[in-house]
Amino acid sequence: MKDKLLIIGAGGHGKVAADIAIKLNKWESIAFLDDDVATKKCMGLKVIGKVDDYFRYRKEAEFFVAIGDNAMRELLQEKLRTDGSNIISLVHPEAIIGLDVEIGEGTVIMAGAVVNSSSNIGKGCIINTSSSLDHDTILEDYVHISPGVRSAGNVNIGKGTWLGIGSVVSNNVNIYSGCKIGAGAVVIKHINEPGTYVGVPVRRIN
Ligand SMILES: CC(=O)SCCNC(=O)CCNC(=O)[C@H](O)C(C)(C)COP(=O)(O)OP(=O)(O)OC[C@H]1O[C@@H](n2cnc3c(N)ncnc32)[C@H](O)[C@@H]1OP(=O)(O)O
Repeated sequence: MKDKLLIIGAGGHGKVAADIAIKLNKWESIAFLDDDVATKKCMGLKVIGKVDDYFRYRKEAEFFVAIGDNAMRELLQEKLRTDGSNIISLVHPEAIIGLDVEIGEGTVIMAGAVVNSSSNIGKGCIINTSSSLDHDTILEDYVHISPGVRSAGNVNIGKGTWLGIGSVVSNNVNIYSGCKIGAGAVVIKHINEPGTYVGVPVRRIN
Protein backbone atom coordinates (compact mmCIF):
# COMPACT_ATOMS: atom_id res chain seq x y z
CA MET A 1 0.00 0.00 0.00
CA LYS A 2 1.29 3.46 -0.95
CA ASP A 3 0.47 6.63 0.97
CA LYS A 4 -0.56 8.68 -2.06
CA LEU A 5 -3.80 8.23 -4.04
CA LEU A 6 -4.37 9.86 -7.42
CA ILE A 7 -7.93 9.98 -8.69
CA ILE A 8 -8.21 10.33 -12.45
CA GLY A 9 -11.11 12.58 -13.41
CA ALA A 10 -12.17 15.58 -11.33
CA GLY A 11 -15.80 15.57 -12.48
CA GLY A 12 -18.96 14.51 -10.63
CA HIS A 13 -17.94 10.88 -10.42
CA GLY A 14 -14.47 11.89 -9.22
CA LYS A 15 -16.03 13.90 -6.41
CA VAL A 16 -17.94 10.90 -5.10
CA ALA A 17 -14.85 8.68 -5.41
CA ALA A 18 -12.84 11.29 -3.46
CA ASP A 19 -15.53 11.45 -0.80
CA ILE A 20 -15.17 7.70 -0.24
CA ALA A 21 -11.36 7.83 -0.30
CA ILE A 22 -11.30 10.63 2.29
CA LYS A 23 -13.69 8.72 4.56
CA LEU A 24 -11.58 5.56 4.30
CA ASN A 25 -8.65 7.54 5.77
CA LYS A 26 -6.01 5.21 4.25
CA TRP A 27 -3.87 7.68 2.30
CA GLU A 28 -1.69 10.56 3.53
CA SER A 29 -2.38 12.51 0.39
CA ILE A 30 -5.15 12.40 -2.20
CA ALA A 31 -5.09 14.47 -5.40
CA PHE A 32 -6.60 14.47 -8.89
CA LEU A 33 -5.33 14.27 -12.45
CA ASP A 34 -7.60 15.87 -15.07
CA ASP A 35 -7.16 17.20 -18.60
CA ASP A 36 -9.23 20.32 -17.87
CA VAL A 37 -6.43 22.72 -16.97
CA ALA A 38 -8.97 25.26 -15.65
CA THR A 39 -9.84 22.92 -12.76
CA LYS A 40 -7.26 23.53 -10.05
CA LYS A 41 -9.10 22.00 -7.10
CA CYS A 42 -11.94 19.56 -6.52
CA MET A 43 -13.47 18.67 -3.15
CA GLY A 44 -10.71 20.74 -1.55
CA LEU A 45 -8.07 18.46 -3.15
CA LYS A 46 -5.50 19.66 -5.67
CA VAL A 47 -5.51 18.79 -9.36
CA ILE A 48 -1.78 18.18 -9.83
CA GLY A 49 -1.58 17.37 -13.53
CA LYS A 50 -3.17 15.99 -16.66
CA VAL A 51 -4.28 12.39 -17.10
CA ASP A 52 -1.10 11.32 -18.92
CA ASP A 53 0.98 12.51 -15.95
CA TYR A 54 0.00 9.23 -14.23
CA PHE A 55 3.09 7.79 -15.87
CA ARG A 56 5.54 9.74 -13.74
CA TYR A 57 3.63 9.06 -10.50
CA ARG A 58 3.10 5.36 -11.14
CA LYS A 59 5.85 4.16 -8.78
CA GLU A 60 4.85 6.36 -5.84
CA ALA A 61 1.04 6.46 -6.01
CA GLU A 62 -2.03 4.26 -6.19
CA PHE A 63 -4.70 5.14 -8.72
CA PHE A 64 -8.44 5.15 -9.11
CA VAL A 65 -10.02 5.88 -12.52
CA ALA A 66 -13.14 7.97 -11.86
CA ILE A 67 -14.61 8.26 -15.34
CA GLY A 68 -18.32 7.52 -15.66
CA ASP A 69 -18.31 6.41 -19.30
CA ASN A 70 -17.77 2.64 -19.28
CA ALA A 71 -15.71 2.45 -22.50
CA MET A 72 -13.45 5.36 -21.57
CA ARG A 73 -12.95 4.01 -18.08
CA GLU A 74 -11.95 0.64 -19.51
CA LEU A 75 -9.50 2.18 -21.98
CA LEU A 76 -7.76 4.22 -19.33
CA GLN A 77 -7.74 1.63 -16.57
CA GLU A 78 -6.28 -0.99 -18.93
CA LYS A 79 -3.60 1.48 -20.09
CA LEU A 80 -2.60 2.25 -16.50
CA ARG A 81 -2.52 -1.44 -15.68
CA THR A 82 -0.33 -2.26 -18.68
CA ASP A 83 2.09 0.45 -17.53
CA GLY A 84 2.39 -1.20 -14.11
CA SER A 85 0.22 1.22 -12.11
CA ASN A 86 -1.39 0.01 -8.92
CA ILE A 87 -5.18 0.39 -9.20
CA ILE A 88 -7.33 0.24 -6.08
CA SER A 89 -11.02 -0.30 -5.48
CA LEU A 90 -13.14 1.90 -3.21
CA VAL A 91 -15.94 0.64 -0.97
CA HIS A 92 -17.88 3.25 1.00
CA PRO A 93 -17.88 2.48 4.73
CA GLU A 94 -21.68 2.48 4.62
CA ALA A 95 -22.03 0.04 1.75
CA ILE A 96 -23.09 -3.47 2.79
CA ILE A 97 -21.11 -6.32 1.29
CA GLY A 98 -22.21 -9.92 1.91
CA LEU A 99 -19.95 -12.85 2.63
CA ASP A 100 -18.19 -14.60 -0.24
CA VAL A 101 -18.22 -11.51 -2.47
CA GLU A 102 -15.31 -10.78 -4.82
CA ILE A 103 -14.63 -7.23 -5.96
CA GLY A 104 -12.31 -6.50 -8.89
CA GLU A 105 -9.68 -3.76 -8.99
CA GLY A 106 -10.84 -0.29 -9.92
CA THR A 107 -14.42 -0.94 -8.82
CA VAL A 108 -16.28 1.56 -6.63
CA ILE A 109 -19.20 0.70 -4.35
CA MET A 110 -21.00 3.78 -3.13
CA ALA A 111 -22.93 4.81 -0.04
CA GLY A 112 -25.98 2.72 0.78
CA ALA A 113 -25.32 0.08 -1.89
CA VAL A 114 -25.85 -3.58 -1.00
CA VAL A 115 -24.01 -6.43 -2.71
CA ASN A 116 -25.36 -9.65 -1.37
CA SER A 117 -23.57 -12.92 -0.73
CA SER A 118 -21.69 -15.06 -3.25
CA SER A 119 -21.56 -12.31 -5.85
CA ASN A 120 -18.68 -11.69 -8.19
CA ILE A 121 -18.05 -8.09 -9.21
CA GLY A 122 -15.60 -7.52 -12.06
CA LYS A 123 -12.97 -4.84 -12.42
CA GLY A 124 -13.70 -1.19 -13.10
CA CYS A 125 -17.38 -1.44 -12.15
CA ILE A 126 -19.48 1.35 -10.63
CA ILE A 127 -22.08 0.24 -8.10
CA ASN A 128 -23.77 3.53 -7.48
CA THR A 129 -25.61 5.04 -4.53
CA SER A 130 -28.32 2.95 -2.84
CA SER A 131 -28.41 0.27 -5.51
CA SER A 132 -28.79 -3.37 -4.57
CA LEU A 133 -27.46 -6.50 -6.21
CA ASP A 134 -28.73 -9.67 -4.67
CA HIS A 135 -27.11 -13.06 -4.06
CA ASP A 136 -25.08 -14.81 -6.77
CA THR A 137 -24.87 -11.76 -9.03
CA ILE A 138 -22.15 -11.73 -11.65
CA LEU A 139 -21.04 -8.37 -13.02
CA GLU A 140 -18.50 -8.61 -15.79
CA ASP A 141 -15.88 -5.85 -16.09
CA TYR A 142 -16.71 -2.15 -16.55
CA VAL A 143 -20.43 -2.36 -15.75
CA HIS A 144 -22.24 0.67 -14.29
CA ILE A 145 -25.13 0.06 -11.91
CA SER A 146 -26.79 3.49 -11.48
CA PRO A 147 -28.29 4.83 -8.27
CA GLY A 148 -31.36 3.02 -6.99
CA VAL A 149 -31.12 -0.04 -9.24
CA ARG A 150 -32.82 -3.14 -7.81
CA SER A 151 -31.39 -6.36 -9.16
CA ALA A 152 -32.57 -9.75 -7.87
CA GLY A 153 -30.61 -12.95 -7.24
CA ASN A 154 -28.72 -14.96 -9.91
CA VAL A 155 -28.45 -12.06 -12.36
CA ASN A 156 -25.53 -11.93 -14.84
CA ILE A 157 -24.62 -8.60 -16.41
CA GLY A 158 -22.27 -8.50 -19.38
CA LYS A 159 -19.18 -6.38 -19.87
CA GLY A 160 -19.64 -2.64 -20.25
CA THR A 161 -23.41 -2.68 -19.70
CA TRP A 162 -25.05 0.31 -18.05
CA LEU A 163 -28.19 -0.08 -15.91
CA GLY A 164 -29.94 3.32 -15.73
CA ILE A 165 -31.17 4.95 -12.57
CA GLY A 166 -33.93 3.09 -10.75
CA SER A 167 -34.06 0.16 -13.17
CA VAL A 168 -35.16 -3.26 -11.98
CA VAL A 169 -33.91 -6.72 -13.00
CA SER A 170 -35.81 -9.92 -12.13
CA ASN A 171 -34.06 -12.97 -10.75
CA ASN A 172 -32.28 -15.47 -13.05
CA VAL A 173 -31.91 -12.94 -15.88
CA ASN A 174 -28.83 -12.44 -18.08
CA ILE A 175 -28.18 -9.07 -19.72
CA TYR A 176 -25.75 -9.05 -22.66
CA SER A 177 -22.54 -7.00 -22.89
CA GLY A 178 -22.65 -3.42 -24.12
CA CYS A 179 -26.32 -2.75 -23.29
CA LYS A 180 -27.90 0.46 -22.01
CA ILE A 181 -30.94 -0.07 -19.83
CA GLY A 182 -33.01 3.12 -19.46
CA ALA A 183 -33.98 4.96 -16.32
CA GLY A 184 -36.86 3.18 -14.58
CA ALA A 185 -36.84 0.19 -16.96
CA VAL A 186 -37.86 -3.30 -15.87
CA VAL A 187 -36.01 -6.33 -17.28
CA ILE A 188 -37.88 -9.59 -16.80
CA LYS A 189 -36.31 -11.80 -19.51
CA HIS A 190 -32.80 -12.40 -20.83
CA ILE A 191 -31.41 -9.73 -23.12
CA ASN A 192 -29.28 -11.51 -25.71
CA GLU A 193 -28.13 -8.65 -27.95
CA PRO A 194 -26.39 -5.33 -27.29
CA GLY A 195 -28.64 -2.29 -27.62
CA THR A 196 -30.63 0.35 -25.74
CA TYR A 197 -33.68 -0.94 -23.90
CA VAL A 198 -36.35 1.14 -22.13
CA GLY A 199 -39.79 0.76 -20.57
CA VAL A 200 -41.80 -1.68 -18.48
CA PRO A 201 -41.12 -4.38 -19.47
CA VAL A 202 -38.19 -3.30 -21.63
CA ARG A 203 -38.31 -2.92 -25.40
CA ARG A 204 -35.34 -2.24 -27.63
CA ILE A 205 -35.15 1.30 -29.08
CA ASN A 206 -31.75 1.08 -30.81
C1 LIG B 1 -24.95 9.55 -10.25
C2 LIG B 1 -25.53 9.60 -11.62
O1 LIG B 1 -26.01 10.59 -12.05
S1 LIG B 1 -25.43 8.18 -12.57
C3 LIG B 1 -26.31 8.51 -14.06
C4 LIG B 1 -27.73 7.99 -14.03
N1 LIG B 1 -28.37 8.33 -15.30
C5 LIG B 1 -29.19 7.49 -15.91
O2 LIG B 1 -29.50 6.46 -15.40
C6 LIG B 1 -29.69 7.92 -17.26
C7 LIG B 1 -30.33 6.76 -18.02
N2 LIG B 1 -30.52 7.16 -19.39
C8 LIG B 1 -31.68 6.96 -20.09
O3 LIG B 1 -32.67 6.46 -19.56
C9 LIG B 1 -31.62 7.40 -21.55
O4 LIG B 1 -32.87 7.99 -21.84
C10 LIG B 1 -31.30 6.22 -22.52
C11 LIG B 1 -29.78 5.93 -22.38
C12 LIG B 1 -32.09 4.99 -22.23
C13 LIG B 1 -31.62 6.60 -23.96
O5 LIG B 1 -30.94 7.74 -24.33
P1 LIG B 1 -30.95 8.15 -25.90
O6 LIG B 1 -30.36 7.02 -26.71
O7 LIG B 1 -30.31 9.49 -25.97
O8 LIG B 1 -32.48 8.17 -26.28
P2 LIG B 1 -33.46 9.42 -26.54
O9 LIG B 1 -33.41 10.38 -25.39
O10 LIG B 1 -33.17 9.94 -27.92
O11 LIG B 1 -34.89 8.73 -26.52
C14 LIG B 1 -35.33 7.86 -27.56
C15 LIG B 1 -36.77 7.49 -27.26
O12 LIG B 1 -36.81 6.63 -26.11
C16 LIG B 1 -37.61 7.22 -25.06
N3 LIG B 1 -36.89 6.98 -23.78
C17 LIG B 1 -35.60 7.34 -23.49
N4 LIG B 1 -35.28 6.93 -22.25
C18 LIG B 1 -36.40 6.33 -21.76
C19 LIG B 1 -36.66 5.71 -20.52
N5 LIG B 1 -35.73 5.64 -19.56
N6 LIG B 1 -37.89 5.17 -20.34
C20 LIG B 1 -38.85 5.25 -21.32
N7 LIG B 1 -38.63 5.83 -22.52
C21 LIG B 1 -37.41 6.36 -22.73
C22 LIG B 1 -37.66 8.71 -25.40
O13 LIG B 1 -38.80 9.31 -24.82
C23 LIG B 1 -37.67 8.67 -26.90
O14 LIG B 1 -38.97 8.33 -27.33
P3 LIG B 1 -39.63 9.00 -28.66
O15 LIG B 1 -38.74 8.57 -29.79
O16 LIG B 1 -41.00 8.41 -28.70
O17 LIG B 1 -39.58 10.47 -28.43
